[in-house]
This record gives sequence, C-alpha cells and structure tokens, in this order.
Amino acid sequence: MTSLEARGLVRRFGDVTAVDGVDLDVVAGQVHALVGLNGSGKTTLLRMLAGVLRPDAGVIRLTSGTEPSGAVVGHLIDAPAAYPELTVEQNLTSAALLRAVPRALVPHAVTRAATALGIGDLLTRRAGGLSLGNRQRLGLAAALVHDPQLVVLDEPTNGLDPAGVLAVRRLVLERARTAGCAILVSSHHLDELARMADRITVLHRGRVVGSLEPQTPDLEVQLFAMAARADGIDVTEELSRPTLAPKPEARS
Ligand SMILES: Nc1ncnc2c1ncn2[C@@H]1O[C@H](COP(=O)(O)OP(=O)(O)OP(=O)(O)O)[C@@H](O)[C@H]1O
Repeated sequence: MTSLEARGLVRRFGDVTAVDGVDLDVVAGQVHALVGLNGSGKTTLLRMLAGVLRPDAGVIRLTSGTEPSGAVVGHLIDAPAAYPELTVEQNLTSAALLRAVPRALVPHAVTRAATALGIGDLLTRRAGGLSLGNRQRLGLAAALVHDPQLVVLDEPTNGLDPAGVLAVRRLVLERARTAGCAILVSSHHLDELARMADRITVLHRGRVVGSLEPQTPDLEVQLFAMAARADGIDVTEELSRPTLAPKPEARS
C-alpha cells in the first residue's frame, strides 16, 4: 500500500504564490478531502501531487519509494481529456496502455472501469458526442482504469446526475477501503465530501489553515469562518446570524 507525503510545497505563477509552503499526507486506505475558497490553491496543489506540475520548492514522496507518475497515480484534474473522434472504448484502451496496463489485461480493465462509472453501454459511442456528465464519467473511468495506488480528483462530481454522484462515492470508498488506495479529492460540494472523507484539510491563500471533522454540521460556515480567521477577520457576529431565513408561512 502506498501513501503520499508532501513537505514544503511552493508554486508561483509570476507574482502570484498559488501554493505557499504546504505539508500534506495522503494515507493509504483513506480519503483525504481538500477544501478552500475559490483561488485558494487547491487545483495547483493537486496538479503537483499528481505529478503533472513541478513545484518551485518542496518534496513529494510516495512511501513506495517511487515518484508520482502515470503508472501509480490516477487523476482527473480540470476538464476531462478525451480524444473526441475516438469511441469510449478506444479512449479507455489508450488510457490503459499509456498507464502501462499489460496488453492482455486491457479489455478487462476497460470493461471494469466503464461499468463502474455506469458507461458500460456507451463503449461504442464517440467521446465527442457524449453529454457533459458522461464525459466526466469517461474522465473518471480513464483515471481509474489502471488500478492506481494514489487517486487525485478535482471536483469529480462536476456535471454528474445523482446516480453519477452515488457511483463516484461508492467507487472512491471501495478504492480506499477495499483496494487500500490513498485518495485525495477536492470539491466545493462539502456535504458530498463529508460522506466520503476521513479527514478534511482547509487551504487558504495557498496555505493549510486547519482541518475540519467530516461530522461537523454546516461545513460551509466552518470553512468560511476558518478562512476569515486566517485573514484576521472577526466573524463572530456574522456567524450568530441565521444562515437561512425562515420560510414564510403558506397562505390558505
Ligand atoms: N496557470 C496559471 N497561471 C497563472 N496563475 C495561475 C495559474 N494557475 C493558477 N493560478 C493562480 O493561482 C491561484 C490559485 O489557483 P487554483 O486554481 O489553484 O485555486 P483553486 O483553489 O483550485 O480555485 P477554484 O476553487 O476557483 O477552482 C489563483 O490566484 C490563480 O489565479
């Protein structure tokens, strides 16, 4: 089983420090959620941890001793990439071969990944003609087709219907609990994250500013408060206001 350790990660884009000295552990068999306001650095951090963006400083280690690479990491970050002129099956086959799945095992891996994401009946369809949600399912199937030890997912339920959301939750939990994968997932859907996560790390202005218990009620409010406190803003009064106005009584 492989865990990931990141220490002192920094990434700048010109004058902007998107990630500013982050330490993070993603433990085998656990789902680690990364949350934060828009622009807090989540995607940049995920891209570095998935091995697709070089940090300016810091180290990323897998306990297996290898560097994060396509063969051990499965990731879906940003929009799902697929060859529009190829079918779902051809896209998944090419993803499996690229990630070093032995050729004889590819058909089984493709069918298994497509079935797990509920697109087993779309194998002969061109990717370019898929709906937004089914493109997302294809992206997720491609990320998982090679049975990776580390899974990094940015907004995995984007565009998915409730059946897709359930399929992702089931798959993420099965990968972590049964296959012992280390899973890092980021999303703004905090309720959904709370149903899968073992731990939740809060990122703000590129730094880790705390963690939240998945069982905490009203995670959005707690996240907002943690970010505000990190900025030195007193939100006591704001938090004492009801978050939802009572519904007006129905007229008879
Ligand atoms: N390729 C890039 N070039 C320039 N600036 C970038 C680039 N990628 C990210 N940034 C900047 O880095 C900061 C962090 O962006 P990032 O996308 O990592 O945040 P995020 O937490 O994923 O945001 P969101 O929740 O809105 O998706 C932002 O200020 C963003 O504008």
